[in-house]
Order: sequence, then structure tokens, then C-alpha cells
Amino acid sequence: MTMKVLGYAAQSAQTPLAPFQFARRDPRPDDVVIEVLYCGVCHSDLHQARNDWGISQYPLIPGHEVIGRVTAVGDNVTKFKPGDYAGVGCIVDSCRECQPCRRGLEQYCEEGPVQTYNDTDRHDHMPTYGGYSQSIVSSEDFVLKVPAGMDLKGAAPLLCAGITTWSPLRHWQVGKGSKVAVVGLGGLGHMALKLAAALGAEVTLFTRSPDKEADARRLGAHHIVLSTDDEQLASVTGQFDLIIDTVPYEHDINPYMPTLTLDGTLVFVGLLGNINPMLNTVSMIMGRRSVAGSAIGGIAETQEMLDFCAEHGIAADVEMIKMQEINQAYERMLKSDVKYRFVIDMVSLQA
Ligand SMILES: NC(=O)c1ccc[n+]([C@@H]2O[C@H](COP(=O)([O-])OP(=O)(O)OC[C@H]3O[C@@H](n4cnc5c(N)ncnc54)[C@H](O)[C@@H]3O)[C@@H](O)[C@H]2O)c1
Ligand SMILES: [Zn+2]
Repeated sequence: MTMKVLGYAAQSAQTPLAPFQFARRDPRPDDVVIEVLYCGVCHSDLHQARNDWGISQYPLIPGHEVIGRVTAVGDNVTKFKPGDYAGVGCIVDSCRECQPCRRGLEQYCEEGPVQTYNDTDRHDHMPTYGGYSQSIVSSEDFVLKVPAGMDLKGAAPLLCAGITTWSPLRHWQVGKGSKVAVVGLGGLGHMALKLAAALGAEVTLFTRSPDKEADARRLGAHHIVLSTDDEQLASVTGQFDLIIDTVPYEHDINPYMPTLTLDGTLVFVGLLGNINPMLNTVSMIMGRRSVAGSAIGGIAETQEMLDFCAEHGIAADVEMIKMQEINQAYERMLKSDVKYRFVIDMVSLQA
């Protein structure tokens, strides 16, 4: 027996998302069943709904910033009970045996982690469907505990935008005395500002539009550098230990490289694809600077980030939408018209 569930699916790269009924599996012994209350809207949802990465399988139900309430648990579940608030992020399983998995880096599982949607379950080989739906079922090992007292709406985006920026901040050991810069002020970028500032770093936003200054400062930036202004760029030469680049599209990173300090790193979290125009290596060689990439974060690290956010009163800045407004929300996201994350109120799905 399976549960009938209503969700919002794309049936092809060209069709808007629309209601779609499908089946969720009954809980296996280690599974948690979660009634979805809120689901954040990540730019990756849009990329995958429209097959930007060439790997989409339809019907596709996006959503990997899921917050909900536990409604049932399998017999072997120990961490959750019905009534608990719980979160599901970008991955719902992995091989659990390879070296990255054993190190708590399930996102780099050698067999490929199982994505929350647009992927295939390891056991029953059924497609995975995301959080734009009434409920979700996942092994408890990939479900996050929502710390008591957390704002649930603002917590949803932490499960992707939060962890994706937290993980590089932790990996490159950002703390007091660090200088961090962020490129791109969207869902990921605004979390990067908040988290870097809360970790004690001196934070700069690179932006193309001066009108973002007031918001950037409110979100945690101490300095703003207009990336289109050569003089302003030159004034920060050799400054940053870490630059977190959240821009989703091809763009020129050459102007940013000299602003890294000796041994500094520019880490891509936004662009999955080719860098264009070409990367000039001079500033890398002449300052032992690196260009790196980083994917979401492991489960333990995601829990660490949620606990940190609860302790520091950090949540995403959200604009609530109804499920039926998702296609307009995607269009607005393409125009950078969101401050700074859409979150779907899943009650609207029943309406
Ligand atoms: N590495 C990962 O694990 C991971 C996780 C989540 C999302 N992503 C990817 O990160 C990217 C960003 O996601 P998001 O949800 O924050 O998107 P978003 O649409 O909320 O934000 C992107 C921002 O980049 C800005 N931007 C666009 N071009 C720019 C440029 N040339 N210079 C400066 N700013 C520019 C836009 O104005 C926008 O504010 C997406 O491509 C998404 O797929 C990666
Ligand atoms: Zn995401």
C-alpha cells in the first residue's frame, strides 16, 4: 500500500508546474513520514524544472528546503516521533559506506547521493519527488531536527541556501579575523552574508547595483564594493581569505581573483558549468590563490548549521507564496526580484 499525495510537477522543460497526484511509499523501518508545512524555492528548482542541466526526468516535483511535522515513523526510528518538527534538505540517502559517507560528507558520496527529487530511490528504484507536495518520506538518517523555537518559515531555506554557504565557511575555517566576500545577493548570497557575519568575519558584498547597499548592510555586510568600478575593485586588492561566488550564470571571475589574499580561495557554489570567459592564471600563480567548488553539506554539518542559526537567531528573509503562485515566482526569480527567498505555504495546496 502507498499513500496518495498531491504535489506540483513539471511534466516537461517547457510546461509550467501544475497539480500532480502521485504515490509516496509506506514508511520502511527507518523512515519518517513528514507532512510538509513550508518549502523554500531554490534557483536549483528552476534549473531542474526547466532542464538547464540536461539531467531532468519528468514528471519532476522540485523542492529541497522542506520543513514539516512528523506524522508517522517506522519501527526502527529512534530520533523522531509524531508531532516533531523536522527538515529535509537536498539529499535523502547515500551509499553510507564509502569514505566520504563515513566522514559525514554524504553530499560527496562516491556512488552519488540520492537527491531529494529528480533521482531514484536506492531500494525500490522509484523516482524521488521533492517538497512541493503534501508529504515526504525519508530515512531518519537524512532528516534534520528543527531546534525548538525556530521560525519555521525562515528555517526552510536554511536546508539548502543555508548549508550551501555554511559548508565552505566552515571548511575554510572562517571566524574572527577572517575577511570574506560574497558575489551575488540572492537566496544563497543573503545567507552567506548572515552566516559569515555571525561567525565573526569582516564581510564584503560585491555587487553590480549600488541600490543593494542598505539591504546588504542590514544582512551583515560591513563593506560594499561595486564590481563594475575598477577603482573600488583595486582598493580591495589582496584582502579576502574567501570569496563565496553564488552567481548562477556564466560570468567573469578574473576581476575578483586579485582581491584574494595570499593563499585565498574563490569558491563556486552557484555556477554548475563552464567558466566563461576564460580564467587567467596569473593572479592564481602570483598569490598561490585557488579556485574551488563546494556542494551543499553533510547531514551532521546541516544539523550543526541549524543549531547555530537557532542559537544566533538567524533565519532566511522570506516572501511567502501560495503553491499556485510558483510559476510567477520562477519568473520573478529570473529577474532577481526576490528578497531573498520565496517559501511556499503548503496549506495552500489543499485550498
Ligand atoms: N553548490 C550547491 O550545492 C548549490 C546549492 C544550492 C544552489 N546552488 C546554485 O546556486 C545558484 C544561486 O542560487 P540562489 O537560489 O541563490 O539563486 P537566486 O536567484 O536567489 O540568486 C542569484 C543572484 O545572483 C545575482 N546575479 C546574477 N548574475 C550576477 C552577476 N553576474 N554578478 C553578480 N550577481 C549576479 C542575481 O541578481 C541574484 O540575486 C543557482 O545556480 C543554484 O542552482 C548550488
Ligand atoms: Zn537548493
